[in-house]
Amino acid sequence: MTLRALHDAARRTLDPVHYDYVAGGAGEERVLSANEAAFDRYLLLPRTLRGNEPRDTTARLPGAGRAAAPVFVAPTAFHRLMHPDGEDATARAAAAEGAVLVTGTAATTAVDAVVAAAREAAPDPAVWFQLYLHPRPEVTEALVRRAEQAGCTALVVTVDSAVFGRHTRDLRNGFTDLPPGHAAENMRDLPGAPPGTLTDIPMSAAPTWRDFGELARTTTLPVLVKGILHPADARLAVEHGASGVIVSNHGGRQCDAVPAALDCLPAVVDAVADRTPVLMDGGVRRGSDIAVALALGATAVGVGRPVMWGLAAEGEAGVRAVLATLRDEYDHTLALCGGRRNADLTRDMVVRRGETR
Ligand SMILES: Cc1cc2nc3c(=O)[nH]c(=O)nc-3n(C[C@H](O)[C@H](O)[C@H](O)COP(=O)(O)O)c2cc1C
Ligand SMILES: CC(C)CC(=O)C(=O)O
Repeated sequence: MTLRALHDAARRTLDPVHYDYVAGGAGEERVLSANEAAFDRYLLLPRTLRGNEPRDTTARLPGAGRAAAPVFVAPTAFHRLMHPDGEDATARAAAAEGAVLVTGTAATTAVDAVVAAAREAAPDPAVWFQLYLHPRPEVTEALVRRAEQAGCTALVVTVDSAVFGRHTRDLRNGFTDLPPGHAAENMRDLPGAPPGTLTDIPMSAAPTWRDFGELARTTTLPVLVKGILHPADARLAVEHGASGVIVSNHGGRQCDAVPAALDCLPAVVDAVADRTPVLMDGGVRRGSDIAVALALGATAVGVGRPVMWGLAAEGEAGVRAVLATLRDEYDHTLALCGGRRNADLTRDMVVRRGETR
């Protein structure tokens, strides 16, 4: 199954309102389109006769040892809307494929159950926990403890969501509440946090880098920052103890007037200058997209929607198919570019469409 076929199957299977929730973006969906279009503007300029065996696509990521490929499952909310097996299926699939899974505050399965499911598929899976800085620090702290106790190996703080995104399709469809029986399970029993509606996951009351730094000090886990676009913020993240920076515009679901995530990557990589890994997500749909992002300096890329489509179409097997396809395509592209390791992809090996070196 190609990623495209899984997407088509998901569209046929899902309630159209739930399909729109995942497929859609903010505003006029300009950024949503731009994320994928950015990859079409870059082409690979292979090197040759460098030998291409044995190949090693593994990537060293914070709190993950070596991942099988430089690909992680980006945090996406409410997997049970896609398939009754929900995050359990995603977790088993990611662990079986050796990919980092980022689960999060908005999961419809509690984090301890997600980690337990991952452990059914692999002895030492890497599950990271994504959270927002909650207006009440005790809630943030309770979430962090919950993730630590569950066995998560890193935290991801999303910083692009000072307010909830205006998702045009959801507004049109009147999709504001989860269906009965579904809830953001990690918010259960937390002080002042009734789980339920899409919009009641409080994201902020103007948190600052100081709040981020305090969170990073209260845990021994590596803490990554997700949602960085400006190089100055990447530098601040490093200064405040971040163990990684994720360049992301939230899949075009927050501000609809920002650049494509890929276009923000090189300046962030330069600003960070090897002090911490730089990851990115948004618009990755094929193995050659991974190669382009790595050549521009990313250590790994996240995939959001493709995983949801695999889950909706085929449950655990569908998610495995997405991750295995991306890994195989990437490995093939790496070989065709004359590379044996991820680090063999360098910035001189990408050109803008219509240009050569
Ligand atoms: C349905 C959906 C739910 C999402 N939920 C979250 C979330 O809870 N936390 C978060 O940090 N990012 C969330 N994101 C953003 C993703 O982590 C990621 O940045 C984005 O999906 C990457 O783009 P892609 O879908 O083009 O791969 C969500 C994205 C989608 C599509
Ligand atoms: C419930 C939200 C926190 C999920 C989200 O980030 C999104 O839908 O983009």
